[in-house]
Amino acid sequence: MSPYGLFLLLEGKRVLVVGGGPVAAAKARELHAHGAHVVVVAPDVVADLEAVAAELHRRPFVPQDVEGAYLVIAAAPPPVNREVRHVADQRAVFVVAVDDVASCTAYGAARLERGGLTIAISSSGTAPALVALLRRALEAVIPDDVERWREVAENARSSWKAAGIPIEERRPILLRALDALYDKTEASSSC
Ligand SMILES: C[C@@]1(CC(=O)O)c2cc3[nH]c(cc4nc(cc5[nH]c(cc(n2)[C@H]1CCC(=O)O)[C@@](C)(CC(=O)O)[C@@H]5CCC(=O)O)C(CC(=O)O)=C4CCC(=O)O)c(CCC(=O)O)c3CC(=O)O
Ligand SMILES: NC(=O)C1=CN([C@@H]2O[C@H](COP(=O)(O)OP(=O)(O)OC[C@H]3O[C@@H](n4cnc5c(N)ncnc54)[C@H](O)[C@@H]3O)[C@@H](O)[C@H]2O)C=CC1
Repeated sequence: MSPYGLFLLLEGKRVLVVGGGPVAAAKARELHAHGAHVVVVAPDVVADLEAVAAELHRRPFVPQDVEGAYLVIAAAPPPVNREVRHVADQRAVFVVAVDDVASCTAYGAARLERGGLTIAISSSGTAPALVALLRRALEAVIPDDVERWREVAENARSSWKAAGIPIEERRPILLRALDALYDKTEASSSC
């Protein structure tokens, strides 16, 4: 079954990271950068985790740690991850089990964020290295000024709503507005 793509708004949301090694740290950094309240539970933690953990518990995982978490990352040794997965399943919380694709109920995505847009890629755990390559390829083809595209589309949308433009008429109008962006740029740069 293919995964259902969603974009999580994590600001202020409790996310449990079990494990304190390099893999846990990489996930925790990303979660922190997206506003999550990151709770780390691990006997030993790498130094850079301290900066991103809102709570740091230097001890082994206990089932109660899952309480109140919206999402769990299991990044400890495999037997611990299995227990974490089991507890998360019991409490109906999504879990990214970094060492066991079959047991994930969510996958980390390769993300490209630019100009207020987010693009995310998954291979359902079959080919993370390919997913990373594709992300880099998209970085090369998505234009640096895509934020201007988004702004044009955002502004156009307000006028469509105000003017009651039917949804099916909006796309050609948007394409013309985006074209006009470059007409203006070219006209002004040739002056
Ligand atoms: C299931 C999943 C769970 C999760 O971690 O979320 C998972 C699992 C595993 N990854 C492994 C290895 C690697 N992972 C990467 C890279 C990324 N892995 C990510 C996600 C995911 N990895 C989820 C599925 C995503 C999907 O495919 O849909 C990305 C997209 C996002 C992120 O990490 O946040 C990030 C790219 C970010 C970017 O560049 O944009 C590279 C390549 C590299 O680093 O260049 C390698 C080495 C090459 C290789 O092994 O292929 C191993 C083997 C460990 C071992 O053998 O010891 C396992 C476990 C297993 O396969 O059993
Ligand atoms: N998804 C991915 O991209 C990748 C996943 N992995 C997998 O990720 C996992 C973690 O990798 P590393 O960070 O390199 O591991 P590591 O061995 O450096 O760290 C393990 C961490 O787990 C903690 N830990 C041990 N027992 C615990 C317990 N009972 N409760 C809570 N924490 C406990 C340790 O204190 C330590 O912080 C491994 O299973 C590895 O196979 C590895 C490479 C890539």
